[in-house]
Amino acid sequence: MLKLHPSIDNGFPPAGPGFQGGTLKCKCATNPVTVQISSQTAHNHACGCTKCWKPEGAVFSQIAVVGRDNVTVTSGSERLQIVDPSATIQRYACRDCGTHMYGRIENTKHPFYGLDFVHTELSDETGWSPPQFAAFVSSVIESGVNPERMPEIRARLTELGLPPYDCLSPALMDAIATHIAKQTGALPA
Ligand SMILES: N[C@@H](CCC(=O)N[C@@H](CSCO)C(=O)NCC(=O)O)C(=O)O
Ligand SMILES: [Zn+2]
Ligand SMILES: [Zn+2]
Repeated sequence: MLKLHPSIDNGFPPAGPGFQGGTLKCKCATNPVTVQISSQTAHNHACGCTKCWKPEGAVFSQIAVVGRDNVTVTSGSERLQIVDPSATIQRYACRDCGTHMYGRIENTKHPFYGLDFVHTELSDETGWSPPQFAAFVSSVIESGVNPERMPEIRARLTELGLPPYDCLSPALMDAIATHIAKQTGALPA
């Protein structure tokens, strides 16, 4: 069976009613970096882009957003470093194991400003919002996936209930465009 991501390949449970977050842990066997998330996440998705962190052997990452005020580094903050300071999303990774603990947008004009990006499979808790779609699917080729495998990959994502898109989902792309149109004046603010 085609393997895309360990938290996705066997299906995924629905969100837990009233779920209020949990603790993300990096992959270090001792003294892991920990990050407390104090709410449910939104817009969870599989992402095929080269920038999002993927567990060993995975073709896709799994990534969701949460309000930045609900993200607190609870241990090991001195071991976090920004992967690419020039990226829109500043991804804070454990310098020892490389796991991305959260990604933050500092540009206040960005449509997603105020939201951090997190990988909820780093938590032992169950009840997180499940993935809803697959984004940047064609980008897996940039990581070395044979382009001939794309029909099979898109078919499997569809079978899993994750509609495959080559950017974000239509709803998120519409939200981004609406935000920009209000900034430029093309739509009333
Ligand atoms: N083909 C590129 C795409 C990279 C990309 O644009 N990634 C998106 C989605 S990340 C989470 O869904 C993005 O918004 N990136 C901003 C950033 O990474 O700062 C590739 O694969 O590298
Ligand atoms: Zn680590
Ligand atoms: Zn990504």
